[in-house]
Amino acid sequence: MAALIPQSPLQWCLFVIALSSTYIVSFLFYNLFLHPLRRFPGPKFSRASVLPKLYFLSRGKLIYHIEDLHKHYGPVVRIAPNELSFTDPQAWEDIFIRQPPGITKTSHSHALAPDMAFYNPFGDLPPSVISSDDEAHHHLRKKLVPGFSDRAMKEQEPLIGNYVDLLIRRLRENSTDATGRPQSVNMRDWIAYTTFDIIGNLTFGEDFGCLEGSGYHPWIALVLGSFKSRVKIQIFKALGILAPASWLMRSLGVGIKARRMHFELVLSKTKKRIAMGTDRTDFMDTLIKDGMSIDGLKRNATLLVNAGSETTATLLTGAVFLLVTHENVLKKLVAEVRGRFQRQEDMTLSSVASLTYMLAVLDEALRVYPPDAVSSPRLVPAGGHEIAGSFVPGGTRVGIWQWAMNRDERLFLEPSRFDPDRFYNKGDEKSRYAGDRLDAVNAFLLGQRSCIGRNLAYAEMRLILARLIWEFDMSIDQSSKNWIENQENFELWVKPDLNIHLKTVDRGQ
Ligand code: HEM
Repeated sequence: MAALIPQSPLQWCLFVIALSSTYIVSFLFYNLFLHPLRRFPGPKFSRASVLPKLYFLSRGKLIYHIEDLHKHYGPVVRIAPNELSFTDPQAWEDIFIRQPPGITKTSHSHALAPDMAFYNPFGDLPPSVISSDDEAHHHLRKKLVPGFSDRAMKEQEPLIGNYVDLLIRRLRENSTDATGRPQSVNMRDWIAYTTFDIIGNLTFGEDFGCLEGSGYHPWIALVLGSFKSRVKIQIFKALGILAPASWLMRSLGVGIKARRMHFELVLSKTKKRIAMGTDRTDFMDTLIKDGMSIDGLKRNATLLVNAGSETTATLLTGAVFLLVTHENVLKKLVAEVRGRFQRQEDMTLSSVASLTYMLAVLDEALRVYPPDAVSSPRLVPAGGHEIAGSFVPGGTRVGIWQWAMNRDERLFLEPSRFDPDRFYNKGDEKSRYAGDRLDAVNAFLLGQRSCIGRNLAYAEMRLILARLIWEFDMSIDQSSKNWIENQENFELWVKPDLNIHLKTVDRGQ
């Protein structure tokens, strides 16, 4: 027996190597041949280990990889040992509507809910609405609803209109240089300045001064610049090395300055908002009335700004790109907008809602370039659940990757073609897109945890796009002609500059 015990350091090394190899081989063998998901299709490496998924995630290419997997394996794919992805539209209903009791959101580190618990040198914060458990979510969501009601939106209308006016003024000023020669403007930034200022005001009672100062507020630059590191955090978590990585970064003082700036700014803005009292129809009003702690307010305010600004800005930037690269679509939209309104003053949140072709443009842009292109995974409860005709065992992570669903050839004719007629001619049996499964597109998700800001997002997108089309003839600068191709996606898109030429429409006034 004693002979079996390693006697020297070399023997100990060999012993540890043999033990770990046996563990790894048994783990891979179990995942491939004994795991409850063994009958679901998928590539061998993904069925055996989570490493391929993490590799593509770390390179910003995971959404394209999952699209390829569905092309090859069909509407249900095992994308990791314990995870299934679906591109059957029925899965929306089964995962998000017809939920079995006990189904839960699995990840709190989703891009829309930056996981501030990681490496927070200034103390942990309570969860926000998006990351709270179901019970807390129900209560929080109810408190947020009044800030998103029709009545609130009516009261928010003049405020939103003022920011759109300022955007148009700034674009006019910047579309020519000091000598009056035309120059391109970076629409990615101008649109983001507008949406951050609007949501900043509706959250904190004051904007970030982006449009006023023609630049990003440092806090927004930090928020936008940190999403790649948030994905790295997820990778560390999945590899089980989050704690040591976090400890190392904290010991080395990495990121302390940026984090301190973030926390101090949120704290001072939240305090200012509280001091304004509770008769504003904004997002925070009922939370303050309800006596929420300052930490809860800080956490939810940060979420609201992130979730409400970047998403809308992404969709609008994508829509502008798609329009200027699809001449016929742009022409039809110009005809609709300029034909409907003679005076700019007549363009309001409610009047632009009647632009039906524009609505189809936005819906098609949401399909082709979804701001939240990834999945919002759920964990199947013990006892399992039937999803899109397959029985899925309890404990499985399930999700719908919007990018893969929206680009599936089984669901859409020429899925990568941008053509708003898909939505505009909805219900017309003679349309070439009559066979399209439009119910597969759910950019705002479905069910109890779907986007609370959907109506506000549509209202903002409609007003901003209608005003842009009414005011300017837009064309693409050659430097941006491949803007959408192979963009990296780290749960949020890494959007390059979008350089656009703007010519003010001459109305002879
Ligand atoms: C085109 C624009 C937008 C898109 C595509 C979008 C998409 C989404 C999606 C997919 C979710 C679910 C995320 C998840 O649970 O994993 C979500 C949640 C959420 N969104 Fe939006 N969103 C948009 C605009 C807005 C706006 C303008 C606001 C206003 C502040 C907003 C506030 C929220 C909030 C608070 C949640 C969490 C809801 C909850 O957990 O109950 N979103 N959004």
